[in-house]
Amino acid sequence: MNVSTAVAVSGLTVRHRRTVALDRLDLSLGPGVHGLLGPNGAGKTSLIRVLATVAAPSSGRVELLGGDATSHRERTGIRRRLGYLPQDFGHYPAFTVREFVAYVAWLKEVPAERVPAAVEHAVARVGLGDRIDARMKTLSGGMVRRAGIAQAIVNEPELLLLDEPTAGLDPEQRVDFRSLLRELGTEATVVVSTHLVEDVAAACTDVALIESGRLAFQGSTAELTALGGESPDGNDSTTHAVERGYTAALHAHRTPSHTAKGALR
Ligand SMILES: Nc1ncnc2c1ncn2[C@@H]1O[C@H](COP(=O)(O)OP(=O)(O)OP(=O)(O)O)[C@@H](O)[C@H]1O
Repeated sequence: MNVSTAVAVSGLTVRHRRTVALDRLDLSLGPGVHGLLGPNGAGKTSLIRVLATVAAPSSGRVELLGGDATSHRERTGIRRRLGYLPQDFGHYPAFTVREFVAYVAWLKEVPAERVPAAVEHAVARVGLGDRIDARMKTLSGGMVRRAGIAQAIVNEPELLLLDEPTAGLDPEQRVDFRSLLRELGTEATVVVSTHLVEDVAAACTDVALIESGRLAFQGSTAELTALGGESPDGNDSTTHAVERGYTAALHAHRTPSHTAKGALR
């Protein structure tokens, strides 16, 4: 595996009882911001949970940051270098934002002397500096999500996994968050599951599109956009262009005989 390949999965299968959520998936991801897209139930959360090492694959290989994530011994070291924002994350409502983020820093084994500054830096990066000593239970839903993003980046992870991070953020916060994502993507491999095409258009360098547990497209955001072709109605905003590319890639995946060359690499 190339040293800059943070994620290398092959033949990854995840079953939930009788449902096959991921079906022999092969995927490699290096530095940058990767938008993980797909229809409801495609398998995005199942994939992120395996990459976050909180769910075990039914079968297949999962290499993260050069280590074997299925090996108990190697998993501990991998977890220190990961950041993860689950779709729904638990927290103690009586904790302040500072205590919540510091608690995760401790779990991630950030050296004790570095924790206070790391917590303040992470909280400032998500724009919650003025609420750092507020209790979690007094925050709005969007602020709780931002605290969740702060805990995911407090250890300066080399692999950052964000499941629907922009859900519940107001438009101004979304814009700020996308700029933070672009910044994080220059230092780390960032995987963002989202339903918002604007997130992809504004912040993602690459896209992995999943459907029915299989990879339907992987490439740069520009390559996905190119699949959509010209706008039929002259509406050429970036968001619309990415939406057309998304639809074209799904269509090509559903009708393999029409698969555009290069749609799946
Ligand atoms: N705990 C579970 N028990 C049974 N089936 C599950 C479970 N979790 C997920 N599934 C099923 O696995 C498939 C993939 O689900 P997953 O949550 O990974 O998709 P997703 O792409 O994240 O969907 P969404 O966009 O709706 O969040 C779906 O068919 C879902 O119903």
